[in-house]
Amino acid sequence: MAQNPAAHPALWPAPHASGPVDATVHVPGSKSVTNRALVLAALASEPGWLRRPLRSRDTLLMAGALRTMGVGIEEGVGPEGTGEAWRVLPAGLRGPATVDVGNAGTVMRFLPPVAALADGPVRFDGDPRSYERPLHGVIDALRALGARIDDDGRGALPLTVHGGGALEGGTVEIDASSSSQFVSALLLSGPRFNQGVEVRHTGSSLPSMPHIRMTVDMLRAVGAQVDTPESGGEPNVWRVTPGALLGRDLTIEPDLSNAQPFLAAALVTGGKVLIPDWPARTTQPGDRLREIFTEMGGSCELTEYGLVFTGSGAIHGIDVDLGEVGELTPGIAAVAALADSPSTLRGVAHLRLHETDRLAALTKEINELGGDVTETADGLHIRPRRLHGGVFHTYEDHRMATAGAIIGLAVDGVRIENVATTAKTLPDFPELWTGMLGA
Ligand SMILES: O=C(O)C1=C[C@@H](OP(=O)(O)O)[C@@H](O)[C@H](O)C1
Ligand SMILES: C=C(OP(=O)(O)O)C(=O)O
Repeated sequence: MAQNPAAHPALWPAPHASGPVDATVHVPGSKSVTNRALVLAALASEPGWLRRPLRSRDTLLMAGALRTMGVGIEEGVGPEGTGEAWRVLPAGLRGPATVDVGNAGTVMRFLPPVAALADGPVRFDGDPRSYERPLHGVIDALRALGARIDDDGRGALPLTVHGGGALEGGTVEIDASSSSQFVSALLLSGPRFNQGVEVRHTGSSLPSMPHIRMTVDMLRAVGAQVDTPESGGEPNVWRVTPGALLGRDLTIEPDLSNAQPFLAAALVTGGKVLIPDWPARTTQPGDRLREIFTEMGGSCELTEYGLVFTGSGAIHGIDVDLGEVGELTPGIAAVAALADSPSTLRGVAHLRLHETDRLAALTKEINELGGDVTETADGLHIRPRRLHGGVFHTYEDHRMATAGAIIGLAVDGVRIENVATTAKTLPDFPELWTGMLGA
């Protein structure tokens, strides 16, 4: 939660909605899908295409890191013009290289296993917050699978992976209760390990299961053989067979978690928002918003044009376990603070180690606007109260910024500190938001 207020003097006046919104919002590509697609394309045995990739801080860091290890990622021309696509040209992975992970969980967790396959040392460093985010599951597992890693013994960044050009792989036990990304990281590179990989999760809980399903689905789509608990395997065990990966031509789905603030705008203002290209079937956790925001007072329809979400004018509180969809918590908390009854958000203790301590940050910032939020052991209890304007701090967390913008729709005088932090996954957020309100 540490921050230097002087570092971000700019305050963005969050626009107040003068009436119900009625807008179509084209949401850019999914961060989670783009960064998995980049890794899988880089590990493939032939070139591939990513169409409509997300271009944000997290995905540009991923692309930059793969390039420094020798992968070709070129701007391609697609049906919508230059810059619409990335052409990925896999190459022999090599060091020495230095990877800046920023504060991207996907980069800091998915790439050390890739670096273990490189020929030469790969140094990983990032934002100060990246030093605090859990990485022990990846580091310990890679060592057990045969990698040599130098770190300072805390199980965190910064570190150097001394890639040996190949990794033996095999069976490994990890505790992924602090991040599902440990499991995804090992599975994504698993087909390229000599023996593949068998990941056995031993912890008491496992967050963000849809993100693990996304990893498995995307691996299978490029030809990997993956056994999972759902396909008849043991609970909490995933197995990836060694083998070559295909180069694919993949169009990236819109980021449904980044659609959240726009759906919330329809809910909060009693308006209507259309999100084009909402997938009919997806592993993205944001798809759960259809159910969650319906319970909170809206209604939705998946049409041939996309998802149409309509607010009723009423906003209800909710009692919900968000363990599977933790990244939706800040936006749900913001809506809950404006509801007509209390809410309890459960199952998200691991959010304390996300971009910031999200439970502490949401509690502090909503309460400073006059709210009544308390932290529980694994979530938040939110009793709606009449809120007033003020500064909403973001702690370099993109989802804090969008949560503050949601509150600003209904509360006059909310000013967001460092709205530019939305660049982590949605650089166009301020323009999309004002465009939605002006439409
Ligand atoms: O694999 C992914 O793309 C993600 C997994 C989740 O991480 P945790 O399991 O660490 O919460 C999620 O919160 C994050 O935004 C993206
Ligand atoms: C937790 C998140 O990101 P990361 O990929 O950095 O873990 C998030 O986007 O909400």
